[in-house]
Amino acid sequence: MSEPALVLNKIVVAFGALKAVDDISLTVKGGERRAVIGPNGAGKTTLFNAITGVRPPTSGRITFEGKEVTGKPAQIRARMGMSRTFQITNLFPTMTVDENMQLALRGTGRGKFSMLGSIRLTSEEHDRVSSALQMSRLGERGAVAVNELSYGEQRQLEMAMALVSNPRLLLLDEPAAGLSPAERHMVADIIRSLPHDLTMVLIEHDMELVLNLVDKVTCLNNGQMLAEGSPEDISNNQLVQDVYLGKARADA
Ligand SMILES: Nc1ncnc2c1ncn2[C@@H]1O[C@H](COP(=O)(O)OP(=O)(O)OP(=O)(O)O)[C@@H](O)[C@H]1O
Repeated sequence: MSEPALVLNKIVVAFGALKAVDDISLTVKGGERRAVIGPNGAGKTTLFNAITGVRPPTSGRITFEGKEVTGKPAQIRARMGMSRTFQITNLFPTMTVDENMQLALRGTGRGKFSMLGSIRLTSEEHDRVSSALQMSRLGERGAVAVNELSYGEQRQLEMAMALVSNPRLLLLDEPAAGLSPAERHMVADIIRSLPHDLTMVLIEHDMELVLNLVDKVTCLNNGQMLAEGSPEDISNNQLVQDVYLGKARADA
């Protein structure tokens, strides 16, 4: 598995005079797990939005499995095999886990997204839902209403909803944000046990969390690439330590 899954070539995202993402190029190989880290305001979310199609870049080129996706809307990217975590605000709180999964499946699949009537799943779709729930450790929670899940379980459900389309590239946006230490541990465990041929790009604020989870780390600062390398290289990198320590001092 060495063919590039995702290539970003000179990506710039500007808001007026501010370049939130400033000339970022990176290549993620098939099956690789990549973390994009950086302090507040580094440009992580903006880069994530460019990759997922929420906000196309001002300039630069994005290719997925050799096909250009730069200006393509998020739904087209999803059909091509890219999937992202939905925010909790996209969950339907009074519906069950299973019902939310069915809507996610129909939202990303070829069938029409429909709130009318019950959704009858094919046996293949049923298997996909149960496999995504198992992978996200929610296998026993299908009949529970979302508003009865813990916050951590809701984050797990976001992940299950992103997995149900059988993606080849999974994009995770701060999957452990706001979680307790035990819940973070669980999310890290889930990510670690996802299939190894699934390419993953994980945007994360917390450097510690990603270091044991990924093959390679890209560190952004002020929209620019500060460093790229193995988790070990990154944790020993003086520039990276300086921006994180500098941020910690500024917050103190
Ligand atoms: N819609 C927008 N309009 C104007 N400026 C924006 C917009 N979105 C982000 N920015 C600015 O772009 C820069 C990068 O923001 P971004 O949210 O991508 O950083 P981040 O690394 O995700 O930070 P955090 O860890 O705090 O989420 C910041 O200076 C931010 O204020």
